Order: sequence, then structure tokens, then C-alpha cells
Amino acid sequence: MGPSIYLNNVGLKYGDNTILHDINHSFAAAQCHVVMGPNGGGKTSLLRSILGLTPFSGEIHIQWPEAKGKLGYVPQKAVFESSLPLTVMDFILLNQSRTPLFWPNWRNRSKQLGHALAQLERVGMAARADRRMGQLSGGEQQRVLFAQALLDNPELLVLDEPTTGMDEQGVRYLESLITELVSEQKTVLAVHHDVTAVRRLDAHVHVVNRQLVDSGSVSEVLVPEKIERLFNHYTSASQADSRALENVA
Ligand SMILES: Nc1ncnc2c1ncn2[C@@H]1O[C@H](COP(=O)(O)OP(=O)(O)OP(=O)(O)O)[C@@H](O)[C@H]1O
Repeated sequence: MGPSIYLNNVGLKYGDNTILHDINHSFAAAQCHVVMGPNGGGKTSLLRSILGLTPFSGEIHIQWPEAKGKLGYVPQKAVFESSLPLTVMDFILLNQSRTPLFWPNWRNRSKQLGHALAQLERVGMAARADRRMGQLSGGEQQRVLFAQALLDNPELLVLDEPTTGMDEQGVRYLESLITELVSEQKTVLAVHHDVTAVRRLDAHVHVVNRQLVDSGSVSEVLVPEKIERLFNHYTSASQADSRALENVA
């Protein structure tokens, strides 16, 4: 079973710039959670804080039900040089074996190949296993990154805008995989921008714009009167300006 995640007074600054401020919140275990909000609102920064990839203030506690489990992460984007002779299969095997590919007596190679191919099949990329990573489209690369994140059968899956650049078929593959993972009691935490797709996932929605703005089920948060506000940028200066104007009026 996947973990729950607790955030206590979490803040993050880059220089003088406050990115996240005073976030007290939790993400329940074995559910799909979607973080939404405007560009620059701090969603990726929040995920990276939870993953321990960036320094933050406050406390983040990942509570595993039993022993500490595995986690998979799909970043927002990855850059692969097109001339790099690294195929899709090489990339998956590298992540799977953690052993240099040129080792001659690499044990269990056929077993590893079979497992890698099965993961690529789950995202519809088995037919492209011999293509170079750098020659795939952005959406195809996202699919391979997703397959790679699933290799270790993670209990917690963290996805940063997983459908960016994906076509309709890719989006559907990903949605059915997320649904399958949640039915297996895994915890999924994803940043997403597409309101219609999030409605289909029937996820718990958490709106972040420097602070936690809203949180609840799709039917509570993604209602027409709230959606316009969802992607509005937080600017304390402009809020102060509008309050001042109201006072003058
Ligand atoms: N390493 C960094 N150094 C300085 N500023 C950063 C760094 N990483 C992010 N930022 C800034 O932090 C703010 C929040 O960025 P973040 O990527 O977390 O937002 P986001 O909500 O994920 O945005 P988007 O929807 O555009 O992906 C942005 O203004 C960004 O420029």
C-alpha cells in the first residue's frame, strides 16, 4: 500500500522570492491526488520538496504503512541529445539493472529484457524500443519516462505534468495506468493542468498558488465559479492595490 504525506508549515524561498508559504496539508494514502494552479505557482517546487530534491523549511513526513517503500518519479521534462546512441531499451535497462550495459556476464539479461518490454507495452512504446531516446517526440519521451518510473513497482508515484505533449492515445494509456495503480492501493501525486482530464481521473484536487488555496474532490473544487480563479496568479502587490482602490471608492 502507498504512503500518506504530511506537510507541516512548509515554506520555500529562492533568494528573496517566496515560492511556497506556510503550507499545512496532508495527502491521504492509496488515492490519486492532483496538484493544480497557475504557472509559477509552486507546484513543481512542492513536488521536489516532497521528493527531497530541493531545500525547504518546515516538515514533510512520508508515512509508509509498513517498511519504507519504493517511489517512482516522472519529471516535467527531460532532455536527450538526438545524437546520443541510447535507445529506448538501453534507457529502460540502465534504470533497471543499475549495471553498465557493456558488462559481458550480465546476469538475467533475458529476464530483464522481458520485464523492460512489458513496461514499454504498458505505455504503448514496445514497438519503438530500438529508437534513440533523442529522436522520440516529446510525448513519446514522456511515455518512456513513465514506463521507467513503473519499473520498480513503486508504492508512491510522483508525476509532474505527465501528459505534456502526449496525444489522445498516450493520455488514455496514462489515465488507465493511474486508475490501475490506485486500485492496487498505490499513492499517486500528480501535477496537472487539464481540468477535463482531472475530472476523468476523479482525483482529489489540491490548488497551490504559493499557498494551499483549495482542496477537495473534483465535484467540490472543479466547479465553474472556482475554475477561473484556479489559474489566476497570486500577486500580493496587485491584491493590495485593489484593496486600496476599493477604499478610495
Ligand atoms: N531553482 C530555482 N531557482 C530560482 N527560482 C526558481 C527555481 N525553481 C523554480 N523557481 C521559480 O519558482 C517559481 C515556481 O516555480 P515552479 O516550477 O514550482 O512552478 P509551477 O507551479 O510548477 O509552474 P508551471 O505550471 O509553469 O510548471 C517560478 O517563479 C520559478 O521561476
